[in-house]
Amino acid sequence: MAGLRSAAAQATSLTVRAAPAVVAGYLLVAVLESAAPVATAWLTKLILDGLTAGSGVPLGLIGGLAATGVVAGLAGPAGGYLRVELGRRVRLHATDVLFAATERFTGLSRFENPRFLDRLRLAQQGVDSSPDFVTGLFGLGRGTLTLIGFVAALLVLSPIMTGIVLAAGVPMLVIEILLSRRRAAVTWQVGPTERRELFYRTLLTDVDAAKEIRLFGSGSFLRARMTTERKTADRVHRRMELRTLRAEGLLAALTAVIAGGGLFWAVLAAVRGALTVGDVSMFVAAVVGVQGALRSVVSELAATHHSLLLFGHYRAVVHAGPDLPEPAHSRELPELRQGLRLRDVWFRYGDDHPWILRGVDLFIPHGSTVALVGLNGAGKSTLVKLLCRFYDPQQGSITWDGVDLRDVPAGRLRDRISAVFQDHMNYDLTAAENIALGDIGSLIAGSHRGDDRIRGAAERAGVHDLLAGLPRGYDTLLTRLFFEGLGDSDGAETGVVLSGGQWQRLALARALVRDRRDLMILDEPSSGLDPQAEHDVHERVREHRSGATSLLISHRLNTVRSADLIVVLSDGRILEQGDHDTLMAAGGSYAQLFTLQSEGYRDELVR
Ligand SMILES: Nc1ncnc2c1ncn2[C@@H]1O[C@H](COP(=O)(O)OP(=O)(O)OP(=O)(O)O)[C@@H](O)[C@H]1O
Repeated sequence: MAGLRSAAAQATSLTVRAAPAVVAGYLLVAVLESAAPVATAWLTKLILDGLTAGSGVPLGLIGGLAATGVVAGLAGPAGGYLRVELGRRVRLHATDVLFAATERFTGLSRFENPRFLDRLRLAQQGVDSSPDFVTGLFGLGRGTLTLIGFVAALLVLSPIMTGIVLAAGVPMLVIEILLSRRRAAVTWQVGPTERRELFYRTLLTDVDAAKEIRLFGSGSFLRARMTTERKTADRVHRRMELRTLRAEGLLAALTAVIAGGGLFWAVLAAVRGALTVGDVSMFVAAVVGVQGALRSVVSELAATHHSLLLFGHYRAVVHAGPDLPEPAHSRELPELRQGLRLRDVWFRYGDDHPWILRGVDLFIPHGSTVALVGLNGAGKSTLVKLLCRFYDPQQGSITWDGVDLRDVPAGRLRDRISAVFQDHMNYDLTAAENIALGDIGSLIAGSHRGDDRIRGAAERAGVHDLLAGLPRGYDTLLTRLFFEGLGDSDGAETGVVLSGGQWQRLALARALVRDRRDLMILDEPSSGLDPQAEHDVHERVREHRSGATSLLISHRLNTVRSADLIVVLSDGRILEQGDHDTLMAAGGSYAQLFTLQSEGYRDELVR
């Protein structure tokens, strides 16, 4: 209950902060809308009584009735508009807050946790429902005002009937709250199913997946999976809706019996002369009004309760603590002078996962190029992720000139690193933006766009000539998913698609635009390049990084032979290390691999 109360307080303050003027306007309209039906019923009674008593009807009453009709007629559409506008503004604000919160998760583990991903999806639904909470509150207020008006009228005519009608509201309230609780549980229960359905749905329209799906003819299999997930979710929703239908049907029958009984009593009383015609009209309006207002109050309460339960997921994400422990006393990170040291580093992705790194001891000296080699799954990319502090090791430590990475805020560490990841991103943006994203703080967000730096990075990555030759040069959109401006007939309207190797060079340019970072990580930066291009790119990067620290991962051993130190990782352990000549002389696993590759067996062995 305390949780619901604080969720209510937060949803209210979120809404009021997002759109104070719209909230005020909506409040005014809600008051007018709630007063109108009661005023109409009273004015009608007074007019009818005046007519039947033969005492005439004052013009003011007729004018009042007409004015009430006009107000009621206008309040509906105005309230509808304000409700939608409020939704728009609150959603915009809350979505921004939600995504800012997800950006604060500096590690990767939350995004690999299915429970968290379910919660994130419901949090987005919570964003959608946060304005519903406040408009629901207004609806509640409006319904309560109408209810009070009609209850007062009914009390004058029949206190017993008032008691009976109100008492019928109690089971209605209990049932609706139970149903809303159950609905929230169902939403959580079908979360994983609906997320899987979304996965298949996205896959079936994804351009990258389209090739394989068509070639392998796997579309109908994936479609069947999508349909099965949908049917499973629909079954759960259907059960819930049938349960709702049964409960609400029962409530409707109860309401009808009470209203019918009341009407019977009122007509008998009128025949006896105990009630006037105006009284009967007022009585009918009051019973219908009380029941309607009660139903609307109860269903607004239930809807508000449901949206608060959903909003709870939004709050859970927004207030989730850091995924990586934050240093109690964060330390500055000095410019790298000595080097990075891994001391007895053990790491696994979860308690129920196998160890991926098993007691790694390694020193990456400042100013050197260290190459990491090893078979698939040896743990090379995992080691890179630890150096970037996407995860912390379970045992051992990684230090930067003696400072433990756990004592440094992740953002501060990453400011000093640049990287090309093995699974780098290809952004559906322009060529310039694809490169500038590597140092967005000083490029696009800065006062100048840094064209020279972008071009310099592209030149070093060997992609400048290609980009300069595109229909709109660096401003060409590198996707065919969106239109470029208004488009014309020179073939540039939907952008350009690059090849795998070209994208890889662009990823390298993105890493290189982060000028002179202390550590450059290159995880398979040239696997898609042709041999000449690969050689040229490595030469240029070596020249540019000379005197700086680089960590290079590659399966093509000819690209690592000039590294100052070559480290062979096998099954999470360091097998051997040294420079190329030392390792060749030792005749160990590196020498065997190198010899095999130079003999032309590379493809079978490495990939
Ligand atoms: N996010 C993850 N969650 C769980 N296991 C993972 C995750 N990422 C990698 N692994 C596992 O860790 C092991 C090492 O993977 P890693 O990517 O570090 O190897 P690698 O040496 O870079 O291999 P490759 O040469 O194929 O790129 C693999 O067995 C992989 O299944």
